Amino acid sequence: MKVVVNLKAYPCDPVEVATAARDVSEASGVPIAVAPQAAHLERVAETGVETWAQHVSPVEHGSHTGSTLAEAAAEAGATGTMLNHSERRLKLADIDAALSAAERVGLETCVCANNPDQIGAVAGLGPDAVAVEPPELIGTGTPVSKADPDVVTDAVEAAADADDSVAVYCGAGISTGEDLTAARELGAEGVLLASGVAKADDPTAALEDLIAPLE
Ligand SMILES: O=C(CO)COP(=O)(O)O
Repeated sequence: MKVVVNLKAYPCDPVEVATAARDVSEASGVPIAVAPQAAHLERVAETGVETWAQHVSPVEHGSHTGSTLAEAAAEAGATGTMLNHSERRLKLADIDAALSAAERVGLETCVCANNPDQIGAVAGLGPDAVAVEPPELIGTGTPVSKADPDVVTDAVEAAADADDSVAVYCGAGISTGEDLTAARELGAEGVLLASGVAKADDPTAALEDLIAPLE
């Protein structure tokens, strides 16, 4: 199981979370990536943790003020990127162009979507992974893997129908080892989470609890 920790724009110390994720990942062998704000990519990557952008723009070098250029994210140390997060949604054509931008510089890609139908559509674009995250469960602490298990199994099926080489992750409300185990049993190969780690008093303890069933 892969773990992606999305720091969103939470007021946590990105280097503290990154260091905790690096240490827990190294000790357990569980792959854990941290996705900070674009401005924090370099500091996070310097810890040695697997570093992902939260988004890259569907553009090339040029007159695109305010963009997060895939080249800049990669130069800062990112090796992967999320795209189309529910809080940073894109049109299908822009997801396609952002995937091309990420592929141009070799970033691993995970396209988020709200439901299984959208998962089928974005899996067809050929990302490395897709992640189903029902927006109504994000930030609630109620795990998608328990509250809405059909969303995960239907997403796994929709992705396999479109392209069975695309990995399926799930997210929203995931915080404990039990939530992660439930996700795995539904066919997910990874989880995306945010508040359970970014808002934790002790990010190391939160991550250790999350991945305990995998050890
Ligand atoms: O949006 C999410 C991860 O990208 C999930 O957020 P929470 O873990 O806070 O529910």
